[in-house]
Amino acid sequence: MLLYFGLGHMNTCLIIETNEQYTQSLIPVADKLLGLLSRGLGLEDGEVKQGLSCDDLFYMLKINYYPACPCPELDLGLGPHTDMSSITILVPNEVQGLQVFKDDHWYDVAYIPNALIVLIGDQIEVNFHWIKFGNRIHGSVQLVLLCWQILSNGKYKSVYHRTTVNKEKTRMSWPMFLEPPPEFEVGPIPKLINQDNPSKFKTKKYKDFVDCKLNKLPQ
Ligand SMILES: O=C(O)CCC(=O)C(=O)O
Ligand SMILES: [Fe+2]
Repeated sequence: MLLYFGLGHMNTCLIIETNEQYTQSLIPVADKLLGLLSRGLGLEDGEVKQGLSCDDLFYMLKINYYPACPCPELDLGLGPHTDMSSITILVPNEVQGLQVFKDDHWYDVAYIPNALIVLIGDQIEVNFHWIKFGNRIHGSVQLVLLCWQILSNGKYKSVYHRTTVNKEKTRMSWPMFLEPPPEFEVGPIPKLINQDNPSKFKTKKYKDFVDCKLNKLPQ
């Protein structure tokens, strides 16, 4: 399901058509990545996707617009945060701005045309992949931020990230957030739980997870 919000005065029909094509292109990419992430947990390819509601995932596109800022050292585009989505697939423009936090440092995520950047929380140092996708998706696509703590029972960690602003140039980014439906129960994948690795997270509806996060309540 593809959701639209905040389109304002833009050419809605064209945006909807383009985004639908874009979403269709992302589905096989997301499937492939979810499969690889599943394997990383020692599971079958489809098991992570199953834990995220299989084919009912919501695709939510957001367009970020960061105008040039005369004092970039005094401001941020987006403050430090983790995304609530299961995965976020992000297309930036060529203006530098996305940063991820690791070992007390903010690192720039470089823009590479026609590349996917896959960042996976606590394995970031060893799993920093630059994947060329040739003509499959045009432009640069970055896959960032996996809110995997719950599903993987803490093995994968969400990436803490922020965006900076540029003195001369406008920056834009088009993140697509892949989220389970609100009523879907998300919890650690049962196969990952055993006596040595007890469940670290409660299983709860995705909408309740969002509610706790937005209201800064314990999960
Ligand atoms: O603009 C970016 O590169 C990142 C945007 C982002 O983190 C978000 O919209 O949640
Ligand atoms: Fe984000």
